[in-house]
Amino acid sequence: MPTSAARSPSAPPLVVLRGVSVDVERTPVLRAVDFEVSPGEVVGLAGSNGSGKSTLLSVLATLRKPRGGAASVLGAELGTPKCAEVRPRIALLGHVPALYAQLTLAENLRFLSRLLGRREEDADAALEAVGLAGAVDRRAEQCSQGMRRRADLARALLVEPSLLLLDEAHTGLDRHSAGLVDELVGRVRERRGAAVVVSHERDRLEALVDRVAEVVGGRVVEPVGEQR
Ligand SMILES: Nc1ncnc2c1ncn2[C@@H]1O[C@H](COP(=O)(O)OP(=O)(O)OP(=O)(O)O)[C@@H](O)[C@H]1O
Repeated sequence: MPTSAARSPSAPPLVVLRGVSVDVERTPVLRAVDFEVSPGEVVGLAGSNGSGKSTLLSVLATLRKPRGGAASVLGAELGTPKCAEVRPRIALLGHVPALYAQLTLAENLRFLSRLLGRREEDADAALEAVGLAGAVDRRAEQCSQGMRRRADLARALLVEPSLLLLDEAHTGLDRHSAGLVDELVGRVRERRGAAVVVSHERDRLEALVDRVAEVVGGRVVEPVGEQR
């Protein structure tokens, strides 16, 4: 795993979950979860299918309110209006790229650029950075799955998130594109943001992150010596 000077004792954590429990459609999925992520830290999440990794990412993205416990993300307590303020600083790359199918890649990214108060040129530059300069006028629905995933990466580049959440982001990408994911994580780390990366590829995960936590039986289990 990379040796990072990730944890600074003085910097408050960007993510703090204490005894958090989460139900999905009234079924308990996460229970008594304690989890912290510090500025500059990249944390891997492993765990078997259905263990609750994506659910945990949706909580960190402030999209799901816990049933119990205390949770704050980028200083916003979950379930409060402050979440709306921090959401633009969070990028979640899920299983399905967040693109409007009938808009071109350029239109998708330029739309986001406007929402973020950025220039159209920034959208174009992000698409170029992920190798999609030649496909900007193609509708998202006409792109291959890997191209859509790349465009999703461009979205994350544009957001410049303080908290990057990747759900199986390497899946279906060629080697060059997979390298772009790692580069994106590196940028977030350099800016003293944080990233949480879900992957079933343990070797890849360990090469990318500072520590790997495991979701087991609805709880987050950290390696001995890593718990706080
Ligand atoms: N809409 C839903 N309604 C009911 N249960 C759901 C729903 N979505 C997810 N679940 C349940 O929540 C649990 C956690 O799902 P989640 O997608 O978080 O797992 P995961 O660890 O990300 O799995 P995978 O590795 O397969 O992606 C699973 O048991 C799943 O069946």
